[in-house]
Amino acid sequence: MISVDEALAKTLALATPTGTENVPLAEAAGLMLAEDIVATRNQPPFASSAMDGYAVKAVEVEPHAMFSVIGESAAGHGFDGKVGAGQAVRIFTGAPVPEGADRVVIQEDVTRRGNLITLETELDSATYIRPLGDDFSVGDRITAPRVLSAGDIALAASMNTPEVTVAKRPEVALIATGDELVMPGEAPGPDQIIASNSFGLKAMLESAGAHVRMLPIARDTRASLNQTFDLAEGADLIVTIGGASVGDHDLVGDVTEERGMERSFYKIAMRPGKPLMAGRVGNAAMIGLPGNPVSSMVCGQIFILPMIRMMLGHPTPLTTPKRAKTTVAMPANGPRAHYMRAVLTTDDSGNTVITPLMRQDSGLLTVLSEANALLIRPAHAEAIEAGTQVSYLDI
Ligand SMILES: Nc1nc2c(c(=O)[nH]1)N[C@H]1C(S)=C(S)[C@@H](COP(=O)(O)OP(=O)(O)OC[C@H]3O[C@@H](n4cnc5c(N)ncnc54)[C@H](O)[C@@H]3O)O[C@H]1N2
Ligand code: MOO
Repeated sequence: MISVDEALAKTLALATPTGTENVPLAEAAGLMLAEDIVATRNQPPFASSAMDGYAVKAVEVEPHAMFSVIGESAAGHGFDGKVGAGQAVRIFTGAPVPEGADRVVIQEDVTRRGNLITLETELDSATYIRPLGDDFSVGDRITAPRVLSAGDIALAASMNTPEVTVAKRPEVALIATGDELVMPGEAPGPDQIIASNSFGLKAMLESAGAHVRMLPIARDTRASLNQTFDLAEGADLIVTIGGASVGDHDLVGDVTEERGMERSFYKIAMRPGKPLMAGRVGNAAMIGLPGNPVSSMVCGQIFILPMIRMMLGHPTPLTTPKRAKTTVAMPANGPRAHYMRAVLTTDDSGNTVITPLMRQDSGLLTVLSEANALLIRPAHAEAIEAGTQVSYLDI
């Protein structure tokens, strides 16, 4: 058995970047930007009005000053002339400020009669003009790598970018194994249960940017496992679920070996997740997850998510654990690091505190669903009192 840290280093070493592709901007949200986006224009491309009002010369603005209105500047239709002394141009938000004007007086501060305006007694001092290039200028960049947020997409559009270069989404083939499994919605036999792990893992890995193919459930025979493996052709990462342990029907290790898997490791000092397996089969990385539902989800969180981030070129694929005080005393830990389902709350002083859930059996998805964190008890950790700082990961 190797430690969690050794296993993390080995799984990351199996993850190779997936390369890049161009995608339409409208489909790029959540993807990893691989090349900087460079502005080819200024925004705004002209000094523009921030308010609806009248564009005038700033030096002429004083209470009760009068101006004659000589034209109009609207968004998309600027005023062609020049504002002279004693003159004003009716202007609207987003419209180009006409030559000669350097201040917009908002319409609330103006009385208009025909083409004559008079300023009110109380005037604020703002100019209400957004200078040319106020938001960005030619050559400004949205830098890679980054996961494109909704805000990034809006900015890229404003920079006139119809298409962006992103990391290709890693192709993950998920293989659930076991004679006992049927898909949700099917009628299970008396000895059967519903396959849940592939659904949880698909949700988890797709939220990190992978494209997940859920392959048909492989039965506990070499032939069925081989057939399903054939369908994984072209995947960057093959993930098997179950059949990883030592029972007579746990065939994943044997079959992958027969298929030429270069094994990186098998078995880790972690609870849940002991029978984790990793290696490479052909061009694909391969992770063999334990079948227990919580074990497969926790191993997905700890090992596969960082691999996906690595494949996408994420600068920091590993998540740094956070720290919080535990609300309960905890006994000494054994030789396997324990990733405990836990709940984060806030204490009376407003600090985040963490409470491990009572039941930690790796078959209990209700407990996983209730948890919002994994409390990490290192291998051989000593007993601790309530109020001791512990490490945790958000889930
Ligand atoms: N003698 C030993 N027995 C076991 C050991 C051991 O060291 N010695 N390790 C235990 C640990 S720890 C784990 S974890 C499990 C892992 O076993 P497998 O990876 O072989 O998983 P299975 O036996 O196939 O399944 C375990 C459990 O999970 C259910 N399962 C499997 N796949 C799914 C799925 N896709 N969706 C929902 N549930 C699934 C399966 O029905 C079993 O109940 O081994 C221990 N045994
Ligand atoms: O490692 Mo198993 O994953 O403890 O249930």
